[in-house]
Amino acid sequence: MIIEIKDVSKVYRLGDQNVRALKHVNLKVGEGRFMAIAGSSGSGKSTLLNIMGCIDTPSKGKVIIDGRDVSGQSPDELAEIRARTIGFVFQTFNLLPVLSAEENVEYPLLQMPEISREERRERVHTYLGIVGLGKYASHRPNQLSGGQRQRVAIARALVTNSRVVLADEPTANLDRTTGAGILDLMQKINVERGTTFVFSTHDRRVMERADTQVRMEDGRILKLGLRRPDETTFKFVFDKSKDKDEAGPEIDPDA
Ligand SMILES: Nc1ncnc2c1ncn2[C@@H]1O[C@H](COP(=O)(O)OP(=O)(O)OP(=O)(O)O)[C@@H](O)[C@H]1O
Repeated sequence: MIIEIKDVSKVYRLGDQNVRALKHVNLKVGEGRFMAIAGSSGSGKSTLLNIMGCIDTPSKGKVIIDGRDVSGQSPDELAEIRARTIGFVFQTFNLLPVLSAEENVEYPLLQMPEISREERRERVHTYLGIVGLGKYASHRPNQLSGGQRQRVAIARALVTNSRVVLADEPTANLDRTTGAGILDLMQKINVERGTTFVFSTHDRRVMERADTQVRMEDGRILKLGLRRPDETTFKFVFDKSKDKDEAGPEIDPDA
């Protein structure tokens, strides 16, 4: 299991109000999954992804990354786990505007002193090639299209040899065809390299590309559907839409 979320709740304090963004969420993400998290605005998708990626911490419950309980780790230790295991892709690409495509991809490697300059160059070249941007290495983000920017972001997420990429609405700012191209690329990397992907989306067409669908509503997991590569429809192994109990059972897509 690359990520395990155990009975996680998250409460945000907003003025004098408590916002319960996640309520007793249980989820396991097996290595090699291509998982979509869907749900309406405010259902908790980004909060869940941020907690999975150790960008945010739960108010209650446990997060286990690659068998390691990350609760109570210091910010430095969390940064280390993130840097070596998890890559992020955001809806707004989040590239540094003054850096070229290759410098953006190289950036996370500069935090890893054990990686030589030679190896850095090699990896940047390899990953820009994988995302089909070898010829655009010296372009700055504002000289690239939205789809190309997202490809740079994907190369940056992978360059540290991340085992899991967490993508928060990666196609939301792209037109349909470009978004489909980004999904194709993520899927190809998933199949060929075994990288686990977890992405959130509002878009039904994007959801349909996953092998695991998680549907969220009001801070809870409502449904979990699975599909084998040879199947067209999802089999819902967990469906809480009829049962409104607070604490869901452990949801293990690989069980
Ligand atoms: N930093 C914060 N402070 C206060 N409330 C927050 C914070 N972040 C999220 N929330 C609240 O938590 C709930 C879940 O938000 P979240 O962003 O996870 O939803 P989402 O499903 O990703 O929504 P969207 O699809 O609009 O991005 C919402 O009610 C939101 O207003």
